[in-house]
Amino acid sequence: MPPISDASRDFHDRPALLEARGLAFARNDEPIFGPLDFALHAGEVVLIEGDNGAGKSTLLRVLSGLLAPGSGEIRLRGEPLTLARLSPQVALLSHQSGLKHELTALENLRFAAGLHGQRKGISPATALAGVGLDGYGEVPTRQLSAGQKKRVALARVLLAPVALWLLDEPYANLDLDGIKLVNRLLERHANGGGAALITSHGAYAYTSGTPRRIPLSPSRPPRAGEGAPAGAERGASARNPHHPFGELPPHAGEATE
Ligand SMILES: Nc1ncnc2c1ncn2[C@@H]1O[C@H](COP(=O)(O)OP(=O)(O)OP(=O)(O)O)[C@@H](O)[C@H]1O
Repeated sequence: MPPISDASRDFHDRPALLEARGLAFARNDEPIFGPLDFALHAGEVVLIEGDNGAGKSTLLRVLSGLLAPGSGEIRLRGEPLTLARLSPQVALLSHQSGLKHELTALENLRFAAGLHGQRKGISPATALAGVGLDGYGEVPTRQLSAGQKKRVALARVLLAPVALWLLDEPYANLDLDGIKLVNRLLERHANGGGAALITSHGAYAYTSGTPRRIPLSPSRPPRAGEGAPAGAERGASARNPHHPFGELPPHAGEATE
């Protein structure tokens, strides 16, 4: 299989779908990442690389509008964007599935489509079939395995009417067929003019050649006495107060598990 990022060639004459300029994030004055400068063009899949704790998830949370950057600028299609405008235009797959476990798989997708709309030509049912879960629509999400939940979360990304995918460890919990499925979805999305930033600790490199990479340096552990006040969520002061869903990114639903 050719590198997924090859699909970017035809789209490089267009403005970058996403651009970060001097983008940096810190907690309690401790740098987590940056300053970073990079561009993501339509048609590209780019791998964010770094050891555990390097700041990959944090970067995706900043780019999704869940956290406000400490400094720097994010541009979408060449336009400087406020976080309030950026967040509804990206689909974030995070470590938490964001699924409501009391709802069935289909109900979760219908709920997401009702909130955010759905991509033309795709429905909750076809999105579910597209991730290999045909026949699981009426199963309560709590009864699904970890890999099946990951597939439902991927179906929600598939359904979202957005060009920009931010996928944090999209291969985690997936079997080999699931890993190939993610690569097929990424390839199709990129070939259709979308783009994706992904993190992965291995499966991507194993299955997909050599994508362009954004390296993040490891951060150091907090010193004794550092950190958030007792009872407070660390980093909470950096949350985006303008986010339409408060702490929830539109396609992640981080707090629903
Ligand atoms: N809610 C939080 N409050 C305070 N510090 C945090 C919080 N979440 C993450 N961190 C710290 O921020 C740094 C970056 O974490 P992050 O989750 O972005 O790393 P990562 O590169 O995604 O790691 P991994 O590969 O393990 O998933 C780490 O040092 C971590 O301890």
